[in-house]
Amino acid sequence: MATPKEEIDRQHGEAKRLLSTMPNLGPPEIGEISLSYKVAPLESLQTKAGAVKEAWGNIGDSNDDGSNDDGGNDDGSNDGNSKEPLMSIDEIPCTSTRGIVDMTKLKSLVRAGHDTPITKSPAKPTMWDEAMASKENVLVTRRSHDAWGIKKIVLMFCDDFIQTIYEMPWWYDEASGFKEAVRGILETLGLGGEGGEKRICRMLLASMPPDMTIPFHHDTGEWVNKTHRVHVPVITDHTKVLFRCGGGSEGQMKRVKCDEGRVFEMNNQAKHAVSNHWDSYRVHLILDYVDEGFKVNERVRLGKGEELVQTRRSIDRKKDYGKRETPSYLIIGAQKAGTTSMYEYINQHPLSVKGRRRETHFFDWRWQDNLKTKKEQKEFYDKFFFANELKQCPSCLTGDSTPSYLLHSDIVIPRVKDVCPWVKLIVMLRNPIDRALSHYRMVTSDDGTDAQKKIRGMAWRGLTFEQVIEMEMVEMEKKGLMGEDAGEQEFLIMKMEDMKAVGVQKAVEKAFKHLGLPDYKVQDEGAKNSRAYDGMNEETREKLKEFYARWDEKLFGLLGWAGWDGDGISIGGERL
Ligand SMILES: Nc1ncnc2c1ncn2[C@@H]1O[C@H](COP(=O)(O)OS(=O)(=O)O)[C@@H](OP(=O)(O)O)[C@H]1O
Repeated sequence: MATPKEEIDRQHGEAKRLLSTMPNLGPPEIGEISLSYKVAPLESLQTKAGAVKEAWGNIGDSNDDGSNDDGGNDDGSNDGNSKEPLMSIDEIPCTSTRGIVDMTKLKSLVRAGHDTPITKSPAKPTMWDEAMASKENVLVTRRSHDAWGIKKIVLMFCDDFIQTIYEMPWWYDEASGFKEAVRGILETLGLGGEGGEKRICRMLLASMPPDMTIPFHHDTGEWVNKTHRVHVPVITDHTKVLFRCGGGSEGQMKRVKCDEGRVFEMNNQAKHAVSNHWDSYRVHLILDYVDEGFKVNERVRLGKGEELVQTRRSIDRKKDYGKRETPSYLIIGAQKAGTTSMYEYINQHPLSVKGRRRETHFFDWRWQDNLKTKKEQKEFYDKFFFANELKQCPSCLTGDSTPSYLLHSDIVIPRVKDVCPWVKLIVMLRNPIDRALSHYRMVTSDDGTDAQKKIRGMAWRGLTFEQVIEMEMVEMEKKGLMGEDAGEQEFLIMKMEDMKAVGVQKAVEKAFKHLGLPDYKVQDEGAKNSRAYDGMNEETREKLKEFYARWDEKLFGLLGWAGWDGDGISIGGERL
């Protein structure tokens, strides 16, 4: 199998060949490419005609009035009969010429230094030099990409979720000349004036070295299907630079004529690649903008000399390093109430990072009495997380999920308040009758390692469920089932039954909101840590029902719940 370098060399050679054989045409002028064509990477749809239909629905076949006659059901649903897809991959619009604009001003603004090899210090610093950008503008670094030697001048940038749009001094300070130089481009795109400019979330100039290929790929990240991607060749030779875009595989890409001043939009969910066989650096302006009405949380003007650091998942201001403490959240229980699932679901979010271990038990059986100060305790606790790495990614969070904390909440909560008062708590609850059986089945099960069995406890092994509950009811009666008010700590309390009733996605969205994470669609909704086992007899169920009744009543009164059935009613009576 070819190494990545060999594969890039292959594509570079192939591109050179295609430069003389592939038609070099400007994309059709079909106007703005609707974001509805960007619902998924084209690659993921190309093998399944049905999936194309599902994703693109009736877009390609709608009548002028927006209705369609495809024989779909009246309620808009589709009965899944084997109808042909309404659009094939080739028909999905991937490139569009939006206009041709004079590049004279922009070209003269950025020409100086665009073609100085990155390894050489320029005779006179220019806007392409990091030294100049880090003094006069904002340096945006992405370690993995910067190694390719592509130079950039960044005017606007945003995070992957388009929560914050950063404006750079060379953009908002009109004296830099950029606003004036790109005016024609923005007007062509319908982005002129203040309202239009506010829809732009990324704008940069990129200078690509000669004899280089960016292999075919599609863009990924939450921003992709929320934005229109525009390229404008500024300094180039369209006969020597091969830019291809379209479809879901290498062979489906079509050549885009990249002549200077052609403002073209591309569907960056489609495969695209570029090879520079020119003997000079190639400069493109690259711009992403959102549809009208898209809500952005904030636009922030960054000061001269600031630095933005980008990783695959995050974008952070260097001056915010260390701003977020670890961990940000604790899932404190209850045992067997879906805590593993909740932890795994949260960690599917691109801005969430798993700890070194899921159940730290730091606040219960790993508690270190010998550590006398909060600082010492925190330093010890941080060893369970990627605390140092996360200092440089304050937009990302991490957490601890130790379900036994709830059982020992009288000891745990004061410790939590002392060591990390900022953490947000998540409590998963479950009908105590079903929870009890699940717990019993786990403890008495033969699966797992010896160490796991030891941690689960040996006391119930060899006893029937009925014998165990008799013992436990006496204990619970003595201890009581509800602890003290935890005071100011921020709680999210959910019942596991809701994950079934309203669906995992809705339940997890509640957790994302609680943690201040932007919405995200979880990819894997499967139940974790589940076990198949026989149920309990009716008599035992009735006995437990009676035992728990007064505690249930107290809990429901406190949380505004009607019962244990999944009804989607969250704490305070709010519906999920
Ligand atoms: N999404 C979803 N829907 C329904 N049920 C779910 C879901 N996720 C987890 N579960 C059930 O939760 C039980 C495991 O809970 P925990 O992970 O908290 O267990 S543990 O305390 O960490 O051992 C375990 O219950 P049992 O199978 O009855 O043992 C899981 O099946």
